[in-house]
Amino acid sequence: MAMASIAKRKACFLTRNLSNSPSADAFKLSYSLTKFSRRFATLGSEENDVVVIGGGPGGYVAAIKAAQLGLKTTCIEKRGTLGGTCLNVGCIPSKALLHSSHMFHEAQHSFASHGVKFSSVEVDLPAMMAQKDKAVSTLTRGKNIIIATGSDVKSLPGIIIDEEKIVSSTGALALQQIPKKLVVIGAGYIGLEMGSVWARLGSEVTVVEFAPDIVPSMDGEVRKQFQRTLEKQKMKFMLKTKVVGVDTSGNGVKLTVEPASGGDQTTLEADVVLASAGRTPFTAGLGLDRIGVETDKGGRILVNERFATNVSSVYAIGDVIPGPMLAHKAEEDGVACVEFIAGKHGHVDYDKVPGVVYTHPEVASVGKTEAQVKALGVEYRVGKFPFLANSRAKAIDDAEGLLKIIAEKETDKILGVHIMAPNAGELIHEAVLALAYDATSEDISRVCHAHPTMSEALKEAAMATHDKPIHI
Ligand SMILES: Cc1cc2nc3c(=O)[nH]c(=O)nc-3n(C[C@H](O)[C@H](O)[C@H](O)COP(=O)(O)OP(=O)(O)OC[C@H]3O[C@@H](n4cnc5c(N)ncnc54)[C@H](O)[C@@H]3O)c2cc1C
Ligand SMILES: NC(=O)c1ccc[n+]([C@@H]2O[C@H](COP(=O)([O-])OP(=O)(O)OC[C@H]3O[C@@H](n4cnc5c(N)ncnc54)[C@H](O)[C@@H]3O)[C@@H](O)[C@H]2O)c1
Repeated sequence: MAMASIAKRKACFLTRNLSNSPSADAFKLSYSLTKFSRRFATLGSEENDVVVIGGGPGGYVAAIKAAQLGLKTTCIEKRGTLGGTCLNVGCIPSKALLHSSHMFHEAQHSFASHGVKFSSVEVDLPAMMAQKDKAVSTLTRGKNIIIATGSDVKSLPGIIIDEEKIVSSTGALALQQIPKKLVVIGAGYIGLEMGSVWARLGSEVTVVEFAPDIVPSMDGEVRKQFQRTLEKQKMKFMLKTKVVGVDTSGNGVKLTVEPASGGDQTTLEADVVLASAGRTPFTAGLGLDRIGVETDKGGRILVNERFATNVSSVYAIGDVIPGPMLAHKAEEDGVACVEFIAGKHGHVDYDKVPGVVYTHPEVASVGKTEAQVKALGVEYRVGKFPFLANSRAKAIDDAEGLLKIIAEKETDKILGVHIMAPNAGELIHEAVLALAYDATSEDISRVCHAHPTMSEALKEAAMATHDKPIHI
């Protein structure tokens, strides 16, 4: 193992690929860190103010921020590269494949209507995979203790992931052939994003979901439209259904499923099964029980508002603690945690963390759903605007979706925004800012929005919330 110290002050990043031989130069340095001055040292030769375990979005951001705050910091990562799940086998490779498969789908189904014609379009899967790998490798080059060890795929009883016939998201990002039939277990973020990739490339995709709805955390009205849209894209859904048996003895996989509440069983055949029924915190090998760090029933490390565990000087951030399992939330945790350690004030409001499903169209949200507001007994108003009435969406012939705002009736304060649109993941940030500054729907409707843009839909929905929209 080798070690580099990178700092405005001093941050060391130790990376080691445990799956390979631990050779002396199994050291790699991550991207933006190279802009800091470098100094090489050996582990243990110096004392640190902060040691971060895990170099994912939570860990490496915490380490950079700690160094910026003048704390002598070491970040230890067991992989050969920094970036964690997100960069190596999560956000980045999945978005690369979503983009490539979307281009293929557009070339097949949309370009002609814009006057762009091809005689034939084919998938070159190895080239597509190489492009994804390039996206990942371009980004991965590049004693207070903070535990930032992330999460791992949740295991399902009787289902053994071999990453060939039964794959986790990691295997689904690296399939060597397009499966004819793909069964996805779990209609959450991973199931819908990876299901979309392979459906676009020609797989017959069936999603088996235990709950009555897809993405149970999504606003009900948006979710209904979203499901219809995915069905139009040929994804099939079996809701309120559970997998009770798996047989991998033949060429493919046979799955026995039955209604979630019990009843008649049916068999589904698949070439590949994607297990995407959630992720669990990863703390194996840390010896948390030996030092007495408290966890909840699901194994998540319990922390207070300063990200401190019950053990003095031990902190935890990211997927390994309760809260949304998202890369940007892990980054915010990391920054706030080291701000506290440095004697400053940090803050993350989990109610204002945006979530985005990167399908086409994308679905993005921030704040509360209508069902959550109702359950709180708060009186509210809803304003909606369909993208069919938005001139930019019509101009690009990509107008499926809606924008929905929920505001408190008495104060007009915005409580939640839910968007289904081609670029919802970008549009949502105006809404995030509005929530962060306690804006009202009238505030948004009085802000000038450029024309023609998709963002005008937010202004129109805001008008619809407290008054009337102009263009519908
Ligand atoms: C397929 C997929 C797609 C995703 N897409 C998105 C997305 O688009 N947007 C989004 O916001 N989120 C996405 N996520 C979720 C996102 O990846 C996680 O929320 C994020 O990576 C969590 O960051 P983290 O730093 O807490 O943990 P991780 O990124 O999991 O990093 C933890 C690191 O700790 C290391 N580690 C573990 N134990 C030890 C140890 N004992 N010693 C040293 N190192 C250790 C691990 O090797 C790992 O590198 C996706 C996840 C998956 C699986
Ligand atoms: N775009 C993104 O931000 C993005 C993308 C991928 C992953 N992620 C993160 O990764 C995490 C894991 O993703 P995920 O899709 O695995 O989990 P998820 O929690 O998003 O969805 C899991 C789904 O599986 C269902 N389920 C649970 N047990 C089941 C069973 N036995 N049979 C059938 N269905 C079952 C749940 O009801 C749920 O709908 C998520 O928390 C998400 O935050 C985020």
